[in-house]
Amino acid sequence: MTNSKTPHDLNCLTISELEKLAADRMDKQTRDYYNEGADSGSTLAENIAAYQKYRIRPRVLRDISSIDTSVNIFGHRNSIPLGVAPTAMQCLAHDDGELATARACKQMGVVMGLSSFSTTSLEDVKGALGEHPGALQLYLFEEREHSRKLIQRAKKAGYKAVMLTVDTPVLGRRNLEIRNQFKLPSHLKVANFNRDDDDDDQGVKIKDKIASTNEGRKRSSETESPKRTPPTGPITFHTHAPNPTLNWERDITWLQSQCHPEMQVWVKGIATAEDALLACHHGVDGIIVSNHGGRQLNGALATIDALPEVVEAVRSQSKNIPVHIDGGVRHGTDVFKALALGADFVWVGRPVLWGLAYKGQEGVELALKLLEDEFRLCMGLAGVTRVEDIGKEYLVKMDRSGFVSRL
Ligand SMILES: Cc1cc2nc3c(=O)[nH]c(=O)nc-3n(C[C@H](O)[C@H](O)[C@H](O)COP(=O)(O)O)c2cc1C
Ligand SMILES: CC(C)CC(=O)C(=O)O
Repeated sequence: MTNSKTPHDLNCLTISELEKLAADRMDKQTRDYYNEGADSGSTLAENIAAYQKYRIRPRVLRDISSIDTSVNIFGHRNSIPLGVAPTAMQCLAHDDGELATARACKQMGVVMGLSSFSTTSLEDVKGALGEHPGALQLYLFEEREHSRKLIQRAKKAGYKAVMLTVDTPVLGRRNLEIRNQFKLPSHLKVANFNRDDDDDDQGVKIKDKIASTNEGRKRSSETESPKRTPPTGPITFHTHAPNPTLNWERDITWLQSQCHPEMQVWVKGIATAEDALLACHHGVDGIIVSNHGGRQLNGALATIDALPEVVEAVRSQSKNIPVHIDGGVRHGTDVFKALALGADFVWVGRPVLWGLAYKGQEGVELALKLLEDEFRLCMGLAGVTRVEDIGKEYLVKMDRSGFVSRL
């Protein structure tokens, strides 16, 4: 039941072994930045642990000799219902950074999410992906011009979608990052921003345009009620990624006007039925149930526990949009459980970073291969041959006292 895309690595047969192998290959600052969650890390831990509440009800004697694990996403066939979640600054893990991830995604037939705070430009990453699909994660900046330009570049490069991250109105408190005084080493840069040659469609330098917009803001603030001043200066993730002004009415409509029809607009970071309904109401193309890998609001529900209410809300609408999930997926059985609870697709973050730190492109392929093999095995042992047949009849939920209930 294995395929021949990548050889097995006998030192590393699980994602948990990969995590340990990667830990030895990263410096402390990088390891802490990649691995930690916000505050005490309880949501990070629960994202993983919550999968244990669900157990699989296998069916037998079903001829599983031919299993198809593939699904459609962004008009392409993906080898498994799993993609690489956008994670920032991948050159911290390996010199080839996002290029290695892109090559591995292409090799494994898996869609790639690229962080807008990547250490490789979005054009170079798309070059490595070729015709293979990619989605650009977006932090919508208060200073809209930067975002507008980035969206135009993504469109031109051929990205299929933007994923607007909506769970970062402010950045979560990450104590190790604070203690380590995290900063990007001087040989690396956030490659999509702070480029001297950035200009707009009329050839006006963006930095000049922003300066004049900010001048305008200062002047109007003398006569109007006090307003926030958007961050100025070089774009860094601490200053620019969080945007406390983001809101449904103004920002989603604006983003759709910039992206459609060439690129879809998804929202990443939905955790409630109420927001899922608002997302449907505002016509987004898809939802990712996410708590940012436990890095934002500590104490938030594990994503697999938030998923059912989001799915129910979305399915109650006349237009059925896809619901994806990320956070804590470490096994093929986790992918199966998320799908059984109604997700259409899952994304993984840290396991890919661990693969990258372990062996660059080969390590990312290994991470994806382990998850693919485990998922295929799980489908076979559960008696399912097509992804669309995975439903809640294959799961039971166990409470703390061990009481088992059907879903
Ligand atoms: C080191 C790191 C950097 C991340 N950077 C981004 C980012 O730039 N944009 C974003 O929307 N999410 C970012 N995320 C969150 C991931 O997209 C994803 O939601 C999360 O990693 C999923 O959880 P998992 O790591 O348990 O799979 C980051 C996560 C990690 C661990
Ligand atoms: C704020 C980002 C640039 C990175 C991020 O989302 C993260 O570190 O979780």
